[in-house]
Amino acid sequence: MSKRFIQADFPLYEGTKVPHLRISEGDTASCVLLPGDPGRVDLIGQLFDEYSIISSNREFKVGTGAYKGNPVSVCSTGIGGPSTEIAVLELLRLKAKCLLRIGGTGAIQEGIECGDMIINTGSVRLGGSTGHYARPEFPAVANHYVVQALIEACEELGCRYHLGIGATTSSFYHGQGRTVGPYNYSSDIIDEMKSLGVLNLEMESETLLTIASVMGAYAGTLLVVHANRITNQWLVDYEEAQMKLCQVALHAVTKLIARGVVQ
Ligand SMILES: O=P(O)(O)O[C@H]1O[C@H](CO)[C@@H](O)[C@H]1O
Ligand SMILES: O=c1cc[nH]c(=O)[nH]1
Repeated sequence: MSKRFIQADFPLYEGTKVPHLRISEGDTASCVLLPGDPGRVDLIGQLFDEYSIISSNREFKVGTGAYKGNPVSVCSTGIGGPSTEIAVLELLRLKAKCLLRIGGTGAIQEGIECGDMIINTGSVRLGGSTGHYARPEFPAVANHYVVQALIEACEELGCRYHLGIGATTSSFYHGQGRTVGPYNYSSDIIDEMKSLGVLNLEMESETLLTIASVMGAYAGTLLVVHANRITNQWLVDYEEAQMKLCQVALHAVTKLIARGVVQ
């Protein structure tokens, strides 16, 4: 049996394809939307003028096309820090300049309703994956141009939105204070974060914001509220909310391109 090898530090398939996303430089736009769920990569395509899925490998699905004449790509990250690190690093390797997470989240303040939008200006780094990139005191902060474009996009499209700090965890159940059994190891996470004024819990923003920041790229996070953990409500009919999320994100991207922040 023959054994073939390529270099292991950053292996490239067929000479040019990054190993997990399986795409090459030039396949994607410089602005990429990042949902966790691969299903959202298909869903958002309805809003584009032209759109095609160009790869699908593990949790990573990539679509690319044009929205109102602007080149935009979409790449799912999967759930959590480790797979998000892979997607972000491979996109940056392909010369992406602006990465915008479009995801779902659980709100932890009473006044935030399911279906509302949240723009996180920064994330509490509870997830763990970015400890490989920066010491714990390093802040995970969104780029201010991206935050401004998201605010304007929410206002122009008439969406209720909340602006502030979120927290990223590496666990959906116990790490977000859900009851999983007879013991409660970390059940005070909601009270602790709520008392600090943190708006919401989710699982990827910390990774995106920290890595983009240290690598010199622009990043931001737009989330739609899937659940409110204080009122104990989980939105079942979620597709309409996700479509709104995608519309707002694409509207923000057109602003960033028109302003020359990204091409
Ligand atoms: O809606 P997405 O982007 O998948 O994000 C949220 O949903 C997942 C948990 O259900 C986690 O990935 C969380 O961050
Ligand atoms: O409660 C929630 C809802 C969506 N995503 C999360 O990570 N948590």
